[in-house]
Amino acid sequence: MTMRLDYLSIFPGYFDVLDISLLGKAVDNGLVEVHAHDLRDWTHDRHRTVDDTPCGGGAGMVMKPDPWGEAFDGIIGIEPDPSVHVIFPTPSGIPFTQSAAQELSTVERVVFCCGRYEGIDHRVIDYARTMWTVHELSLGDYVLNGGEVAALAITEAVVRLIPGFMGNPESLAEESFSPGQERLLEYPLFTRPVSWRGMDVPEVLMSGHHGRIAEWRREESLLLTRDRRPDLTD
Ligand SMILES: N#Cc1c(-c2ccc3ccn(Cc4ccc(CN5CCCCC5)cc4)c3c2)n[nH]c1N
Repeated sequence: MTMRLDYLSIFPGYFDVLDISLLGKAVDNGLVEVHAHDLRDWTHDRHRTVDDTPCGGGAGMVMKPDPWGEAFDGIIGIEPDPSVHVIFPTPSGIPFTQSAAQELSTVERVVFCCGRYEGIDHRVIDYARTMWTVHELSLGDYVLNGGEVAALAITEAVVRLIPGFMGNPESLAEESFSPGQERLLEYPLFTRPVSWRGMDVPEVLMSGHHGRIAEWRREESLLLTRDRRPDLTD
């Protein structure tokens, strides 16, 4: 299966980065195909206007619905198709989680709608919901200037789960937040040299005793999780 990823944005250049690293390899291997689109290509005025003042007043500008609607018609089509998943990154979205990434990794087509300014006219989202499967997602409780960075983060979390993408799929199963895994933070990692600037790799990791190593790693994960993410231990 090839996953098709479309990105709608006034800064399509953000997505040039998808041509490099592992994601570039996934494109070369035909696992994913990436299409970035400039929303301004669906404007008709000299200034290629995509925003206007908010109805009801308030700070900043709101993205006009017209360019989005015409872009949807051109990129996705005018017939409803629930198999198309349209993602609106937004500060008011549902927190994006590993389980959401897992679900999205099985989808054949994802369209990211990257807003800017104060956001997108809500009718765009309402329209999309009549046509496709819509996800309003947030990366976390901090404020970005637009949806592009969130789209990139969601893309990486999803694509790495596509079967055949990662060299050793076993490593995926071990990761914290993976399905079936206890919700624990990962233990500290070490590699050679054994001694570095007066600091040594913990002896147990050099013992070759797999049972003790597993026990040490679990204990370290429990301590770290209790300290940094007590919410995961509920
Ligand atoms: N994913 C994700 C995000 C985003 C994100 C995603 C998409 C867009 C599109 C535009 N912006 C900028 C922006 C910033 C602040 C506000 C807040 N409101 C402003 C108006 C009055 C009420 C409050 C809105 C829009 C975006 C931010 N931020 N943080 C995440 N985890």
